[in-house]
Amino acid sequence: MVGYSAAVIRRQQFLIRCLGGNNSVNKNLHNSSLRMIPLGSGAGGLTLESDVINILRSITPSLGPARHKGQAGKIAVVGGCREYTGAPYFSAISALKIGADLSHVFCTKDAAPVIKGYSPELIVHPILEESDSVRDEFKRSTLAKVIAEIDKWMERFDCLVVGPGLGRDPFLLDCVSEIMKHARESKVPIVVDGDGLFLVTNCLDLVRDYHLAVLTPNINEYKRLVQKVLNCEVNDQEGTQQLLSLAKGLGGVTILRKGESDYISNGEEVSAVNIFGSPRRCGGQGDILSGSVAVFLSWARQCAAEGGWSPSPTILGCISGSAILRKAASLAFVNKRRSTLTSDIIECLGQR
Ligand SMILES: NC(=O)C1=CN([C@@H]2O[C@H](COP(=O)(O)OP(=O)(O)OC[C@H]3O[C@@H](n4cnc5c(N)ncnc54)[C@H](OP(=O)(O)O)[C@@H]3O)[C@@H](O)[C@H]2O)[C@@H](O)CC1
Ligand SMILES: Nc1ncnc2c1ncn2[C@@H]1O[C@H](COP(=O)(O)OP(=O)(O)OP(=O)(O)O)[C@@H](O)[C@H]1O
Ligand SMILES: [Mg+2]
Repeated sequence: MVGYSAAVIRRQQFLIRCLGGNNSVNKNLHNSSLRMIPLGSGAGGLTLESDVINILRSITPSLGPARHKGQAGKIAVVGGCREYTGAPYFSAISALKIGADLSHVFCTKDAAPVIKGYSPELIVHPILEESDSVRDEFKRSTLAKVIAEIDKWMERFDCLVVGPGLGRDPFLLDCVSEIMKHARESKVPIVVDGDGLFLVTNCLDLVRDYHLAVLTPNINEYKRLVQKVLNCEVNDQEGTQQLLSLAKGLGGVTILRKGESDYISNGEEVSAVNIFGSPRRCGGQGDILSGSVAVFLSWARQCAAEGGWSPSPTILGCISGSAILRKAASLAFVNKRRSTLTSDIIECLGQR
């Protein structure tokens, strides 16, 4: 027990150093895979170099005979409709591959058999309905049924991923809004991606002031968020400051802006992960990222709970998720070059 506590303390001291909790500021930017950009400075200002892989290792729980199923994380993906079955599968299977114990998918009835067919590892709940499959007079009772179904599970989840392959059907999005409200009430972290961001951009209160929310916008999704929240256009010259303002404008929500480098902010600081990834831009890499962030965020929260210390688990989750995806993408590209697909990248998750 004493040895265990010492290990936890060592891990936390390491994380404090990585996240700039001491005064050692390293100005050497060359070869850095992670840059912490302090508040008030531009992207070229004072920076603290750190080793993202060590951060990742620090929050990853050990494997051992004393641990039981579920302790390494139970993740739920809310997504999957008639058009998109790949995205929720990529997100949910990535969570398992990273090391979560259980991965659920809550999707529409017609998407469920397809997603189950991709993998027997996933627990698939066909509970969502699109507008044209529910008559108006049954919408209220259907919504109540959907919420009752997911509420049976909600408190057991360590993190929800909302949006991969969700689609934009109005009734379905109404149901998902309610799911998000219930997740907030239960203090379950929420990673919002894809069409979940379409929903949130049109109803910012779903995430506003929720410190356990992470938004993972791609270039289009980021543009829409900036327009809605800051009432202006994306300005890459002021990229760091704009990201800070966006996260602050949403009350401290964590935002992971995806691109050539991934930029992460909770309104207080900005981190950039620029480990070399892959030049292949096949669809689905953002879905891997959402599932990965969910797992690392859960582990970072666990790590904080064990030591009673919390240096933004959402930021740690984003840094780790981004790093592992980019590393896997680069490994997959070495073998598959231009024919690299998202499933090839998933095969490389966790490899060195
Ligand atoms: N294998 C799979 O199953 C994969 C599925 N994926 C899933 O796809 C979904 C969309 O994600 P994405 O990345 O294509 O969104 P993005 O870049 O904003 O859009 C590009 C352009 O398309 C348009 N548009 C999109 N959706 C629309 C809609 N429902 N209805 C109408 N317009 C729509 C959009 O137009 P705009 O919104 O700008 O008007 C923009 O011009 C999301 O659920 C994601 O998870 C991906 O993860 C990849 C792998
Ligand atoms: N130009 C780039 N160079 C290197 N890596 C990139 C580049 N653009 C994106 N990425 C990486 O790919 C990941 C997914 O980003 P992308 O912008 O493709 O998301 P997305 O459009 O949501 O993907 P999806 O197709 O799953 O919806 C990011 O985390 C980032 O690390
Ligand atoms: Mg996406």
